[in-house]
Amino acid sequence: MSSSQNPHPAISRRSEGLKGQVRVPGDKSISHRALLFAGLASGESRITGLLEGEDVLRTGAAMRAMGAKIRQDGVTWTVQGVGNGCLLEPREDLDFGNAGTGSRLTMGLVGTYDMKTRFVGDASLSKRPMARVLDPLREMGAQVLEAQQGERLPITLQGPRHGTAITYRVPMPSAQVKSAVLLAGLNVAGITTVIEPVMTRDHTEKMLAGFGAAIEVETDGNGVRHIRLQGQGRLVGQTIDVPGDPSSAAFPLVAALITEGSDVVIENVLLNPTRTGLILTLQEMGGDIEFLNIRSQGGEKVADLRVRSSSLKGVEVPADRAPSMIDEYPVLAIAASLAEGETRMPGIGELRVKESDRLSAVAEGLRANGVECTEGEDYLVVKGYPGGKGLGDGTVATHLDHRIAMSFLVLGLATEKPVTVDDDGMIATSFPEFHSLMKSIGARIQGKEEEQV
Ligand SMILES: O=C(O)C1=C[C@@H](OP(=O)(O)O)[C@@H](O)[C@H](O)C1
Ligand SMILES: C=C(OP(=O)(O)O)C(=O)O
Repeated sequence: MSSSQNPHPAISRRSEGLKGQVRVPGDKSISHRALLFAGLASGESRITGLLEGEDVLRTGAAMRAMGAKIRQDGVTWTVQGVGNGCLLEPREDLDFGNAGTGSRLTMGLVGTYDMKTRFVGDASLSKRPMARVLDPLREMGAQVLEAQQGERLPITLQGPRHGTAITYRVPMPSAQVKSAVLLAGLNVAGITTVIEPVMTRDHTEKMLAGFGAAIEVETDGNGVRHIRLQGQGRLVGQTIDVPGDPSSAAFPLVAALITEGSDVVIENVLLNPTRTGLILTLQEMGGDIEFLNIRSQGGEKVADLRVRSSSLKGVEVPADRAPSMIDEYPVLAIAASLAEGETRMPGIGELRVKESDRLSAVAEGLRANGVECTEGEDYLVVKGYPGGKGLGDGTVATHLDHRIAMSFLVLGLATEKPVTVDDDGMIATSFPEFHSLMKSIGARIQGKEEEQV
């Protein structure tokens, strides 16, 4: 297991002509939900394309601890669910490691069960705010028996005997909060309503409907979504083929755009419109991204992306696009560093409560490598250096954050001097194949200890 106690630095060097056809691992958001919903449903589910990253495996372990039978047979994961309403009290703490999604969705899932559940995580997860989930769960009847200062992990929840269905307006754009309330609603009588003023990724709504939940979504005249879920319904096991993760595809995608002479195809990428903000932004910057073989897979649009190196120009990213690319800002900042002119990214305060304070981590990493930028409370402005001249030679503090590590390893492919990250261990939480995939297209990225003098 990766941890800051045993950091593993890595270095990337200027590369040329990334070439090849690659497949990124399964979508992390869909993979968590696949294990959660399959573990809860009655009967058997079969999942292929599951992301076998640490975050998702911890969700699997939590569902096992609550009674689901989960087995891996080659590329297929088979899950025997417990049946809605029938989760068992776990005997041990549920350890979610680095995973915000796994921990927050599971808190929702168990929050209306008359049982005690203790949540723990690593140093990064233990700093992240959990009040956003605990507040609505308290309204539904959950008691918080233990929480650290500022409502942080470790947290012990005790659910009510009979929980209450609520109407909850999500105060910040967060698919995790929306999902936690809906999952809590699965185990209470009546209709739980989530009001979502700003649309976020809709995997929970879509997948719950696929598992047979009575859920409907209405968008009012102001674009506000009203999601209504009938509690205590039956969920039935499904077959799920998880498409490739656009948030992982972002790394070879930006790498190919900024590395001269590149031509890379990234296969099977999820193109759900709540996830495509980065691709749209890169296209606006002049990125040559072609959609090949557009098709539908399990109700989601997917395509292969052909990406060729491009001369990028700075843009202003509309603030209301943030939810559709929230995890992609660190790697967008890398593309911006190689673009002509400035790139402005307003409305990104949520980046401060991810695996690290990503706004600061990105700004510090850029400055350490010679890129000028301005960090505001909820915005970032990055100056571009086409050709990467004079950039690099810095070491980036990754703060237990996989996306910071991967983003800066991509930067080093196009800077004059190498870029070092202090620890690449956390990459395994979301993208265990990152190093081998990047090497296969010709990226000069390696662990510091493998470095040849
Ligand atoms: O619901 C999800 O699967 C996710 C929602 C987002 O978090 P927030 O809900 O905190 O924005 C995102 O950053 C995370 O990687 C995955
Ligand atoms: C924010 C992320 O994940 P999580 O919230 O699940 O830790 C991410 O993967 O970038």
